[in-house]
Order: sequence, then structure tokens, then C-alpha cells
Amino acid sequence: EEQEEDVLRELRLFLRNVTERLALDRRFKAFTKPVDIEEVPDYLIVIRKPMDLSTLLTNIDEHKYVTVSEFMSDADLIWQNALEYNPDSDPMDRHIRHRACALKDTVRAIIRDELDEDFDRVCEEIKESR
Ligand SMILES: CC(=O)c1csc(NC(=O)C2C[NH2+]C2)n1
Repeated sequence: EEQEEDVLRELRLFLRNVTERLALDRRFKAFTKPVDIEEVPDYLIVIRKPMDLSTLLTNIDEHKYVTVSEFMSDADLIWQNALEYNPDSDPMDRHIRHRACALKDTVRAIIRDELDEDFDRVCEEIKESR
């Protein structure tokens, strides 16, 4: 009903705010747009489910997420994919893995500090009811 749509609108505002703050952080520049398959032709062979911050924003606007947990599953793909695609000891791989781990920790810290657990529970109830 209307109250449910009010809750999901507030969820989208929260998720957009989190995602835009991440996209503004210079450490996460490599994660802001889909990997360019022209530049990195083997990327889609290694990474089955690409994800990036701009795609998260599109998904939010398309009402893909009813809970923070669903959003987190896609947000986690960004750093998980980076760790998988950059496993080597060379400095470039280590550099992007460091940034991937920073992204993981930053998302979790924002959610821990800023997501109200009662609000999250209401979203989870809406999801169960559908
Ligand atoms: C987004 C992402 O994970 C990404 C973009 S480029 C890249 N890795 C490289 O360019 C080379 C360093 N070893 C491969 N990883």
C-alpha cells in the first residue's frame, strides 16, 4: 500500500546517497563505470557478473532493491570481482586489491553507522510479503 511505497522511496534515497558518496571517493575511481571490454577483452571470460557504482545507481532507479541486503549483494560483487580479476603479486594488482578491500570496509561501515535496524526490518517484511 501507500505506506510501503513511502518506505521503499526512503530506501532508494538512502541507497543513492551511499552510492553517490562512494562514487565521489577518488580511491574507488576504477569502480565507478563498467570495465571497458575493448580495453580489457578477457574481463567477461573471468568475471561472470560485472558490477560497478553507476550500474548500482541505475538498479536503484529501476526499483531493483527492496532491501539493503539485496543492494549489498550487488555492491559486494564490485570488490569481489576486483579481487578475482587481480590476483597477482604485481604492484598494479595489489593496488586495486587494496582499493577493493577499502570499498568493502567502507560500505560495511556506512551501513553499520547509518542504517536504522528497525527501518531495515520493515523493508525485509515488505520483501517477505511480496
Ligand atoms: C575494475 C577492475 O577490477 C579492474 C580494472 S583494470 C584491472 N586490472 C588491470 O588493469 C591489470 C592489473 N592486472 C590486470 N582491474
